[in-house]
Amino acid sequence: MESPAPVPVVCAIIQRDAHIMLAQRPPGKKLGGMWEFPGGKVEPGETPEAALHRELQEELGCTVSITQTLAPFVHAYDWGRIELIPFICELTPDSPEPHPHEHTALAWAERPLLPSYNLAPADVPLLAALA
Ligand SMILES: Nc1nc2c([nH]c(=O)n2[C@H]2C[C@H](O)[C@@H](COP(=O)(O)OP(=O)(O)OP(=O)(O)O)O2)c(=O)[nH]1
Repeated sequence: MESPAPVPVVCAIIQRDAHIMLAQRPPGKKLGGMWEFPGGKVEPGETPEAALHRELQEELGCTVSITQTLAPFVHAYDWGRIELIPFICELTPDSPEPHPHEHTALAWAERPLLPSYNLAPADVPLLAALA
């Protein structure tokens, strides 16, 4: 039988100075306690860009501009496959400071320290592109 299409998930790699924002997933959810790039599932009929801005408003209360779109790729978890669609972003000059509405914590990680965070497995291949 054909496997279902991967679930599209957008994520924002928000850069500020030499730092990149990571967000910690709450305990008790899938990948609980692991760090990810903020974002989430694209809703039916929504563009990835619109999903990104919506999720960042909901999760962090911030606004960003997209500086680069990275190539989407598929990652298989044991519960299903996601298509991760990563965007490199920066906060807009008038953006409120991001606050974690849904995550346990936010961190501005120095690039060389990114591998030391317990990242969601789908995010690990992005480290090479960010090095
Ligand atoms: N937002 C985001 N999700 C990621 C990343 N890496 C990664 O594997 N994921 C996974 C976690 C979730 O299973 C899914 C995104 O779902 P979501 O953020 O919209 O909602 P959720 O946590 O309630 O998801 P779920 O428990 O229903 O799977 O993609 C990432 O960097 N950012």
